[in-house]
Amino acid sequence: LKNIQSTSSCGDIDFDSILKDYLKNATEIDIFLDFDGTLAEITPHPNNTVTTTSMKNTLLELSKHPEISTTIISGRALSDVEQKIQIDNFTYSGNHGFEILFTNGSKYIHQIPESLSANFSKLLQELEQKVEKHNAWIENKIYSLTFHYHETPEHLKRMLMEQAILIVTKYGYRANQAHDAIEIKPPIQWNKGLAAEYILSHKYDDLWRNRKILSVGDDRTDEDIMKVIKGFGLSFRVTNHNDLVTNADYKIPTVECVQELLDAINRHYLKKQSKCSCKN
Ligand SMILES: O=P(O)(O)OC[C@H]1O[C@H](O[C@H]2O[C@H](CO)[C@@H](O)[C@H](O)[C@H]2O)[C@H](O)[C@@H](O)[C@@H]1O
Repeated sequence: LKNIQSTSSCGDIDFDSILKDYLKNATEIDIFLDFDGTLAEITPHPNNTVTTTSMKNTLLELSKHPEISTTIISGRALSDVEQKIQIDNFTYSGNHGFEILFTNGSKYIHQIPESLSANFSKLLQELEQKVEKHNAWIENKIYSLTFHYHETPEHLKRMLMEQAILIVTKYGYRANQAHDAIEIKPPIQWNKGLAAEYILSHKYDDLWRNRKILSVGDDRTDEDIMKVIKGFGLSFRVTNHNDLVTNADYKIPTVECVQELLDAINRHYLKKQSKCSCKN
């Protein structure tokens, strides 16, 4: 495993040669991209998150190559992440994989048992009553919740976070640490990794394991995809922490580096295209 410990820039990672090597005998690729912290910088409030114009153009270019199938897979609600990207030809998955929208318009919703969904509104209500204070708030995504305390005074964060976790576990839900937030999910065996497997088998049946698959993400929920493709896929974890343990093949430090990687993919396919048209 070539786990490059990158420093402050991505200059020492040669995306072109990594891709040339990985794609040497392949024509097609499936790409899974996380949204927050991967395609867009983390901001104090999720409503203020935007992809830069140049990132948007890079994504648009990706969408034009028929050999590339791209999925945006996010913890946000499906409608939210779709609205943030707004590019046709992409598969979108929201709520950490609980919602999937395929390019042909068909939708998959991973079922949550009645006994758990009955607790959801009680959990939401208690969180709203007890921890929505000091600028902390709950994002209701219908299938999961996020407790945000990015804008809470530093000295109150821990107390509020611990209180929220107690409430979440009381109702039998799972609480996972995120960027100044707690991701709250039903305790069922479903995650971005299983959703990625579902998407790939939906498209290619069992043949998906022979395909070239690339994933990029910045947090623990993205590691589930990296685990699934470990050994035959190509994955990149966006992180500044050199000592972070990851399933990814490479660590890259910034959203700008993600764009460099995606630009390199576009270059790779443009080159292939021009070689083909020269031959014809
Ligand atoms: O899977 P992702 O696309 O990375 O989504 C994860 C969560 O992203 C959002 O929250 C995070 O980003 C916000 C905007 O930068 C930031 O304010 C917050 O602190 C982060 O936790 C989103 O609001 C969540 O619903 C997603 O689950």
